[in-house]
Amino acid sequence: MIVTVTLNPSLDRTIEVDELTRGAVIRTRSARLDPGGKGVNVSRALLANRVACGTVITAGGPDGDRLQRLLEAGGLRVRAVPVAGHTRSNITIVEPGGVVTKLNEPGAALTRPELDAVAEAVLTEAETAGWVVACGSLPPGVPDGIYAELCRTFVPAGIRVAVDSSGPALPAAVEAGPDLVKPNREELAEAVGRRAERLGDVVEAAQELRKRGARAVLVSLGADGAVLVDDDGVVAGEAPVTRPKSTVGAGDALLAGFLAGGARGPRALAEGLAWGAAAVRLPASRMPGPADIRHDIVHVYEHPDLNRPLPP
Ligand SMILES: Nc1ncnc2c1ncn2[C@@H]1O[C@H](COP(=O)(O)OP(=O)(O)O)[C@@H](O)[C@H]1O
Ligand SMILES: O=P(O)(O)OC[C@H]1O[C@](O)(COP(=O)(O)O)[C@@H](O)[C@@H]1O
Repeated sequence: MIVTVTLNPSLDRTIEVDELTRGAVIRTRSARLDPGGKGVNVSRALLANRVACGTVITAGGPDGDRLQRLLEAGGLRVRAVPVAGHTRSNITIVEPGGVVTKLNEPGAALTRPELDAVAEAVLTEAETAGWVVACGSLPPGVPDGIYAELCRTFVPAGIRVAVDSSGPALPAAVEAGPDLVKPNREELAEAVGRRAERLGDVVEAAQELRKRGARAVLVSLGADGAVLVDDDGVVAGEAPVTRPKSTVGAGDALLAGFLAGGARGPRALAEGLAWGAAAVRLPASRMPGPADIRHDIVHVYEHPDLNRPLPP
């Protein structure tokens, strides 16, 4: 069983337009509402593939109720912690070819008692869990060390912890010894203070995070695939998509597939890449099920070319 935690979930509204022009009135093509937030998406992807999972979210105001109802209607096991602030809405504007502009709200501030209630909910859910997966940005008022606190609670108890976050929360969590972190290229650059220009730079930066405390580092590289650096070494791979529809939630699908695939080595990376590519072929933040996932497009390299340049 995999338990995800999302402190800053959202209602994700995805709007399709022919072209995004600043300052203009734009008639949209279509709109769609999905439950959102990184941990929420990881759980949705796991559920779609019949992997046992549960999800802990904060929920506040009418949008919090709506989010909870949407998730429960989808069949997800949800533990919603009531909070005083209102659950946020994030807007994604998708142009043809899958070009995405995202407007992510900061989210409602959380108080210490509300954070304690979340920790309590995770502890209860995690009784039968193999993994606790903490994902997403931190809402205002939440200390940067909150994911580190989760690591210190669960890792010594033998429950593995994965963290997918951005900003100062990521390096803080790394120091607390998570089993896995999943930065994208920008998050990795922010965590180590330098940009990767070649695949080798990504590997070096991932090794640095391992030295600081993370057991395994899965770096997502958008259309360039992903790199895994773990106890077994370095593996890279990609799964090309010719007509991307929406990349929203692709990182979450990658992480879900990686965990479902055993969370270690080339097999898990291949599974993650297949799920990530499938998410990109689907509209909005729809999570892929078995009918969407193709393993035949995945290439995994156990001796990747570390000199391979990455796009600027
Ligand atoms: N244009 C694309 N074509 C193929 N796969 C993609 C594309 N964009 C993303 N992916 C897949 O989704 C994963 C996550 O994407 P990325 O943008 O790096 O993460 P995040 O959504 O966390 O920023 C990638 O590792 C890759 O497997
Ligand atoms: O917590 P953050 O960083 O604001 O991100 C939240 C947003 O990210 C998503 O989880 C999508 O994530 P990815 O595109 O990075 O995989 C959306 O559902 C949500 O609106």
